[in-house]
Amino acid sequence: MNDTSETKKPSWWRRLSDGLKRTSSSIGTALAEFVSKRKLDRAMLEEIEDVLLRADLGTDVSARIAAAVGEGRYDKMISASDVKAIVAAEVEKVLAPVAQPLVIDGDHKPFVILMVGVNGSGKTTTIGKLAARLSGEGRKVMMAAGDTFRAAAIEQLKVWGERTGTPVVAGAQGSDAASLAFNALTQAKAEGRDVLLIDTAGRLQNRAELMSELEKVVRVIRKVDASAPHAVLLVLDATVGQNALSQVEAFSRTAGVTGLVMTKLDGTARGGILVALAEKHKIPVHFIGVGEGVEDLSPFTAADFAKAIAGTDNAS
Ligand SMILES: Nc1nc2c(ncn2[C@@H]2O[C@H](COP(=O)(O)OP(=O)(O)OP(=O)(O)O)[C@@H](O)[C@H]2O)c(=O)[nH]1
Repeated sequence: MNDTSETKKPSWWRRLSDGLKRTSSSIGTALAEFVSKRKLDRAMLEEIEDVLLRADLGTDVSARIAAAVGEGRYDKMISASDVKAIVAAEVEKVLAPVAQPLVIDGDHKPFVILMVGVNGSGKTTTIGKLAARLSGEGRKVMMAAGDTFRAAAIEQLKVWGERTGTPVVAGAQGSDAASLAFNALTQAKAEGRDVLLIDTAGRLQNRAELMSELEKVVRVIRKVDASAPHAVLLVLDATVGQNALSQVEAFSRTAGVTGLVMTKLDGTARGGILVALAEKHKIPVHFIGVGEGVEDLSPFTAADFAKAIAGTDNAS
């Protein structure tokens, strides 16, 4: 009869809230040190703002939340859970416009997804997780090991291919990424694949070279399908903090990013970076990674993320 017991809660909520625990508990612990110990005043609002800044929510959002907490509450006692509820509500407002599912329309066969991002962002792992998700939805998926620079990336993708039963088009290390993408798209088309996921190199050492390689990949796949790529997903590692903002700028300029995936939110106490990013760039966020397992890539939803980061319980 106990439908609301912990065990009955959806496991995705558990994964999300566990994944964001480092951020939510650092906010919660910091708030508990001063909130509810005295009446609310300007100094307390500044302290609240600082706590949020330390979680990387960004100056604008942090100031807005502090102002919302202050509204009508001066000289009154306030609890940490009151503050958390306001954090969740304000964060949800920022995230709601960017929380958009990745729509794979049937008009393109295959629907070509170019995956971009710097080395180590979790790009290859995310492609594997996406392949698992999309084929689990009944789509015929193919992957292209377009990070031809690193043998390990090619091998890693092949492992994901075996794990998910998805064919991987790969060349030798050092082979031309654009021609590999061309071949993969030609093959995916011939085989009637629904989705082609293309991995790309992410060397940051030479940004100009990296960006021109990306442009070349796009140019070449357009020879097979003039409308491709149909999505360009930028994979961002949450643990790099503010650096994520400049990565969005760089990749948006050259690769025409259409959506974001943020990984490793479980590895940082500063998961608020996603909120700062939503506020600043307003690019759709499709998925978030909260762990290394295949099921740890979840579609991004504003209300759940907001509650998980604020450390309030999930009412649903
Ligand atoms: N904790 C955690 N680890 C993750 C997540 N996503 C990816 N990783 C790990 O991050 C590491 C780097 O991931 P890769 O997929 O190799 O990164 P990449 O961007 O493809 O890097 P290169 O292959 O070097 O280009 C791996 O050990 C992954 O298991 C996540 O959401 N949470």
